[in-house]
Amino acid sequence: MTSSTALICDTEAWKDLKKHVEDIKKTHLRDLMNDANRCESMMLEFDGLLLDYSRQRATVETMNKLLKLAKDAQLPEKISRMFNGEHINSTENRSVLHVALRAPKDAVIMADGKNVVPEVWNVLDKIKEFSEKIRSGSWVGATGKPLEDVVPIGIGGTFLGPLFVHTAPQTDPESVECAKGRQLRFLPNIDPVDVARNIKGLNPETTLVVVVSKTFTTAETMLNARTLREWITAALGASAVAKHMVAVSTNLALVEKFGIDPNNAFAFWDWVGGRYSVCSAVGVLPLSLQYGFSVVEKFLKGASSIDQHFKSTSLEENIPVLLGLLSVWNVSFLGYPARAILPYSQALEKFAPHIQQVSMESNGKGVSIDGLPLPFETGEIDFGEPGTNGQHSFYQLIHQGRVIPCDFIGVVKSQQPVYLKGEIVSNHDELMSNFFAQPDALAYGKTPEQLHKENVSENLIPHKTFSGNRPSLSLLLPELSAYNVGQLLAIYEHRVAVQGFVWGINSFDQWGVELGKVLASQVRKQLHSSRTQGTELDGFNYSTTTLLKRYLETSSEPQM
Ligand SMILES: O=P(O)(O)OC[C@H]1O[C@](O)(CO)[C@@H](O)[C@@H]1O
Repeated sequence: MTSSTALICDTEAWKDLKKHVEDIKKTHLRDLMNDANRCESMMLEFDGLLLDYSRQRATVETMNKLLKLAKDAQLPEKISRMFNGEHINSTENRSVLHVALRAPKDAVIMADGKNVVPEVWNVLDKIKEFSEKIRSGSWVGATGKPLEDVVPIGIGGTFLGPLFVHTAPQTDPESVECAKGRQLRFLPNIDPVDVARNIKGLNPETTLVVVVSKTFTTAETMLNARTLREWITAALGASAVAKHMVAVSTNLALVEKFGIDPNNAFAFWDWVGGRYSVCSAVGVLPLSLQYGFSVVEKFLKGASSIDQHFKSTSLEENIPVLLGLLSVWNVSFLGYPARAILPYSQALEKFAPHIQQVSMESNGKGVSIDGLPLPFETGEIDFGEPGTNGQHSFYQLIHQGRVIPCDFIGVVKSQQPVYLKGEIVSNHDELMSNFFAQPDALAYGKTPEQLHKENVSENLIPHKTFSGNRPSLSLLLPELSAYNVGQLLAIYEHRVAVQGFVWGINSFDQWGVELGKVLASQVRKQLHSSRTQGTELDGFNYSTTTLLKRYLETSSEPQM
């Protein structure tokens, strides 16, 4: 058991795991995988999902030691404190209650002495009503036309989560029907190219802009909001803002100051982190406008199902807990800092970019939650691409170069089945053949002895040898419905929290993004004064000065 200020690496459980690494180094997955009892004990089902973590470089003993580490880290207590609304985001003095966003209407989740679920559902009901007005055409634009196209403006978690959840149903037959005749285009980047790409072919008369920002101060989002306000007012007049712009924010004062009617603003709360906000109006509003609230409600229910599992299931049967502990094992003990997220579904192509932010902005920290410097690395370097695309991109490295633990995510039922006459398998079976084969290729590898038996020429044997022993896990979803997408989201959100709880860091603040913003504002001031008053460059090092000089001398940006 650790005191509140001790570091997890000072615990007996941590030291025991460090010693245990030597035991694991003597094993190879090609042997571990032959132990059916071990493999059976490392497979888990819940609510239609099947998790297989038997290809992790771990034994039953490893798992027991990791569970001991979890207890020493007070993991059960920290999970409870999160669900109980305690201010576990201590540096910002906030609760962490994204689970409340998808709680059933009759649930009770307290924050600062108040049940927050009623206000969550007030917003959800408002979104339902508003999205029905827009989709039915009873709310029309300034020229009386229905608003068929929606442009949410937002960046970071305000963008990546909604984009992931928007991408998955685009090929789901039920959702496709619901979205007929509508477009949803996310605008995150301040790069004017992103604006051009996202308004291309859109008509201000039939477009609704949703300004999404928790703080309503993020520079990129607010300049993009002013850019699209200009796009709308130039075409339709200043009064058109009231019909063509709405907002999602915690900062309703700034929403009103921007010129959006607070009645057309959808609130969320300080106890929702940006990267955990997709189940708030941040994601629910744009997605309900595109697919209808009933589809989005299924997504919320899927997430809520995992929340209950996470909250109430014993650690050894708890999917997010096991995934989080295995991540800590790979990063802190086996020395594998990266992780590849490999969904064998093109509909999940935006899942890895979302989890990259959730994971790396949450756990890329250098001090403990109490501010103590950490003598060990935290956080994972997450990346990923759908299979089979990744196999033609970076799989060479993961098979024969660095060891990168992989998450393989597969779907049993394709959203879009194709089976050509004469083909030996359907297209989905072809995809899934790789989903099932790649983990074993990584685990077993191929030895020189095997290559000799295959009469591979001597000079090629070193090049065709696969060391194997490369860990992965496989998660098999029954299908990719809105409900399953919600399950997947919540599993990975809670997995990230488990890692942070064990490492003893604050996974819910993000002070690391501030310094770059401060320096950028200094450059912004310099660019402004150089362009408007010809001010000499001052206050930058030689390199930045040289770069800025070249930029200013050759730039075609308009001179004010
Ligand atoms: O929603 P806001 O306040 O505009 O913040 C946008 C994004 O910027 C961050 O605060 C930092 O990247 C993210 O956590 C957040 O999702």
